[in-house]
Amino acid sequence: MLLAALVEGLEYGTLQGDLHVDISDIAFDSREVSKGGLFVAITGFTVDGHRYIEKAVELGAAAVLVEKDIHVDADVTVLKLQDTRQALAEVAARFYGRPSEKLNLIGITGTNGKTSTTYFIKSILEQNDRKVGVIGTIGAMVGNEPLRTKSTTPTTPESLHLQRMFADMAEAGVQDCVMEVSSHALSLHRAAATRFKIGVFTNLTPDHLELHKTMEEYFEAKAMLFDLTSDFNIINVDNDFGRQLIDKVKGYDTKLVTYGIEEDADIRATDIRYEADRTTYLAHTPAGSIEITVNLPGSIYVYNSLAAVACAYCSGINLEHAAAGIRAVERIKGRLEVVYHDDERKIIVDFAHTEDSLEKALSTLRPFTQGRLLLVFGVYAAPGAVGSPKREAMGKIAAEHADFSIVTSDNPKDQDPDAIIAEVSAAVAAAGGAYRGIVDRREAIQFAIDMSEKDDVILIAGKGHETTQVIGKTEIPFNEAEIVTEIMAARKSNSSSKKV
Ligand SMILES: CC(=O)N[C@H]1[C@@H](OP(=O)(O)OP(=O)(O)OC[C@H]2O[C@@H](n3ccc(=O)[nH]c3=O)[C@H](O)[C@@H]2O)O[C@H](CO)[C@@H](O)[C@@H]1O[C@H](C)C(=O)N[C@@H](C)C(=O)N[C@H](CCC(=O)O)C(=O)O
Repeated sequence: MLLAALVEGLEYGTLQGDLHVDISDIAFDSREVSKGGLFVAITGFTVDGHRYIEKAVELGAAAVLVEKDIHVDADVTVLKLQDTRQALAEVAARFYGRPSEKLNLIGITGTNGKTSTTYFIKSILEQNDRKVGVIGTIGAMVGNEPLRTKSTTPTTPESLHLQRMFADMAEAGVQDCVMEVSSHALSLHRAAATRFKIGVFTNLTPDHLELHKTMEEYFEAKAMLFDLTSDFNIINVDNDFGRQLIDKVKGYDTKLVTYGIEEDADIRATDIRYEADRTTYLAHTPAGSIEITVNLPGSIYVYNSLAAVACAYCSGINLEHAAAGIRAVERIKGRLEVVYHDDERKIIVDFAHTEDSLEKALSTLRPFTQGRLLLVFGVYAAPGAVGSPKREAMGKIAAEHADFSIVTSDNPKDQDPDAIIAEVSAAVAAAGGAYRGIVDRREAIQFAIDMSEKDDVILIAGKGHETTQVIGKTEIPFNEAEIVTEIMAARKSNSSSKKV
């Protein structure tokens, strides 16, 4: 495709060369440049992509997009734009033929609930014999098959990868794509040049303040999704920021559909019955009412499945199929997932890593815990001054909602794990909680299991579906479901060899 067509209508200055260059591929990482490709230099958080232009040219780049005044000592075209991350999204969308417009794309944003909402919607659409793609924390897939394009980010891919994934999906005959859209992605323009048919807002509670600085900034980042939607905006009316978003989008052309339990909503849950391992409720929609069974406990999953009912309603899917789709989701990896259960104890792994989600997970488990509620948790490294308030808040929640906390490492990255644990432990103690600090997360899990007695429930919070732990710059394998299985197997073999 000609460079001229890729950049047509964008605001740019030509530093050198001309626009009649045929572009064979696009890369934002110099190591992935191929002959005749376009290299987009990004000013990163850790390094400056402009430093790698020479490398990209060596590998055969025919043109380069920059956001700084740079002379390249080679026969390549160099264009300067205001923001190359934003430009990358636009040129990638053009290069792949605007693939998001070939899909019914549903984007889900919010602090918590993105993954489970995605899975409920996927299941509903599949009940309707649709071919569905998914992009999010648990990976990018068509049906249950992983996509060939890999992402470098945990949840929402960089725009180039995202557009390539949409193109792969369209080529594979995918009709609907359900995607988690993080605030990181929105503020870094990863989802720019993408058209979402439906946008969903689950909730907003404190998180990621290392990037967004204030809750208002965090909210504005999330709200960007609703500038990209064409047909429906589905918003949780029970969340304070949800109501703020409703006011913001009221004037938009897109149809607004609200959902909730407490406030009056277009899609509303009543008659909720909580059980230890599932929840039932009546969902009321303008198309009628239906009983919903969710195979997960707690109000979080009422909200997340209700958002999926709202999506089904907006997609013209009948309510029986919506109910069947939600019922068909038996478990979601790392979401209140019971990884071990016997007559003595229950061990649950959950992704809860924010104040709000930790409190909700513990409150959900409390009514169904006959013994003690034991919590294993840590607070992940967040650069700058925002680390401490989060550590304090998480410690306080642990003290208030768990009977005993084992404070351990999450992803300490390059921060001192002992220092994080000391701060969190001090907060647990200050709020009157009983605790023990154990740096090694596996040992912490072992300790919780060893101290557990009949009818205790152990919640291992923070990492959920993740299969690694980041300590320093090293990512080590860390699969909590497997670790629990290994510990329990070792205990069984120890106790049977003692009997012999
Ligand atoms: C904080 C953040 O968002 N970082 C993302 C950002 O990294 P960065 O700006 O630090 O990149 P960098 O390493 O400084 O490199 C700058 C540029 O130089 C290029 N480069 C670098 C080296 C080289 O040899 N050649 C070269 O060209 C890089 O490809 C890049 O284009 O841009 C990179 C390229 O797109 C991303 O991979 C990276 O995601 C990192 C891995 C990450 O962990 N991001 C997390 C925080 C994130 O985005 N998470 C959200 C979910 C949040 C949630 O809700 O929980 C997500 O949507 O995934």
